[in-house]
Amino acid sequence: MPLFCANFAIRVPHALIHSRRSNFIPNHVASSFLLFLDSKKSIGSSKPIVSLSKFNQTHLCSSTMEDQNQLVLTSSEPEKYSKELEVAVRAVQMACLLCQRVQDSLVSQTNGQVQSKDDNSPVTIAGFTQKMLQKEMQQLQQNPEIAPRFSVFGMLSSGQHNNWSVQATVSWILTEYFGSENVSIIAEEDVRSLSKADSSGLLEAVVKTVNKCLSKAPQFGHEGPIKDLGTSEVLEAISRCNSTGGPTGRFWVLDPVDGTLGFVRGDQYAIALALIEDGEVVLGVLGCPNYPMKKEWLSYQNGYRRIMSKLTPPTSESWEKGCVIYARRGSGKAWIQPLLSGDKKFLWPNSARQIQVSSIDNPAFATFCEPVEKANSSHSFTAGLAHSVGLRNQPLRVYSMVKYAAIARGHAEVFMKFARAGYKEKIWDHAAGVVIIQEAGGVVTDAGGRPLDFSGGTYLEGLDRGVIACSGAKLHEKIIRAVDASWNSSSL
Ligand SMILES: Nc1ncnc2c1ncn2[C@@H]1O[C@H](COP(=O)(O)O)[C@@H](OP(=O)(O)O)[C@H]1O
Ligand SMILES: [Mg+2]
Repeated sequence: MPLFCANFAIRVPHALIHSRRSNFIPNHVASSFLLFLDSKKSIGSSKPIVSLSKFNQTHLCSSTMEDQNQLVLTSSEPEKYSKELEVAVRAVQMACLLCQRVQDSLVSQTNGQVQSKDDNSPVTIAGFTQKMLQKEMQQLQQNPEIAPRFSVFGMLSSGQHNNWSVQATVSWILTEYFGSENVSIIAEEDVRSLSKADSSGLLEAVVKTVNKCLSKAPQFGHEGPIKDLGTSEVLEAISRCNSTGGPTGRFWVLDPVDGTLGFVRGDQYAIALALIEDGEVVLGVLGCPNYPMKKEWLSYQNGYRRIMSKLTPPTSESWEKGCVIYARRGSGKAWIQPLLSGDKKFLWPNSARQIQVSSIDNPAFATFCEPVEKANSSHSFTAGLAHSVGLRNQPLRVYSMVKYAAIARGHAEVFMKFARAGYKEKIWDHAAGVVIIQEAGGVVTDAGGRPLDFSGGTYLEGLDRGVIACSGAKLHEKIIRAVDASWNSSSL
């Protein structure tokens, strides 16, 4: 199902768009083409096909699945944000490819073990907690030259290098298509430490990774840069992500790698990109490169899941691990695409299928998911809630916004997060997931039953206790009531 191109006005032969190789046309090329049509007032017609006054409503886009190599010009009102969505999905697809490469090399290098610097004793990556990670990451960011306490420097700098590379790549693509004056991004990574002269090794690695990723752009329907980006261009792309968000205007929200701990452990992580306009999330895209082929595998240990996916060939109903899911506010639809593999070309909408939340509303059959790290959400509080509402299944503990993806796909029914008092949830950890679940038919609120507020800058201001996402209203109500009943006796 194409997301736009509902009414076709005229088909344009590919050859006419000779200035771009891709089937995905940035604004400035679309505009010159439309001007060309207008000036000719032609192709067999005495009237202009597209008037300048209609230009803003006019849309060049890739076509249906059967007709993907042609461009279609529509003169009807395009669906709002459809172009933004398509660009965002392509950018996230590319970012997934980048992350997969980095994670694969990380996993093969570390082989699940790292050495402690203190006494050379082995420390498993699985034993490396969120707290340790944050401390080491902070140190690495503040002074990349100081060797961290654990010889996980390679692992951490790979994680950090990957975050910056994704941020630069996505920022560059958005800017290329919408123009720097139209792109404002709020994102997790800060450019300051990377631009320090003494982190030049890391910076060089980031520049290399970004260029390697952008060299694949034509495969994804993008042109890519004419020549490799230099250091200053990469730093500029990262530093462009300096929006502070807020209640008005339009800005993108990017978490280049959500679930960094999952990423460095070779486990689940997500690339999350959303667009916010006047405080409301209008579209969301989640790249989940390790989302397993079968839903049962979500609960498997990572190493075992890797073996299983190598042994099990994909069927006509499934594809190999990994997916990108997305939704546009108000469409009532959410979609899933496989990741692009091998040398295939990305042809929008890349075999997208619609997804929906689960119809299970009996808690006895429902599954709830929560963060792996109990430092991020109280496992004991959610265990009490689960018991009181009658959720009998074991909790599904998964890193990152892959939990939002699991609800939207109907692979779990509830997601709960209750962080310690004083922790402020950041908008990039939720924005994309919230709109996707809502459009897939689910409900997401805080524990007071109010919608999450994305208009307050970096944080979800005014969040009442925690985040509750459910496949349906019945389960949601039950959980909200259970939170009220047990909150005062909790230690949160
Ligand atoms: N003490 C804490 N409490 C709650 N959330 C935290 C936290 N410390 C970090 N986080 C957030 O939890 C996210 C990971 O989510 P999860 O625990 O569901 O995997 C992190 O995203 P990043 O990994 O992008 O930094 C981070 O933003
Ligand atoms: Mg995050």
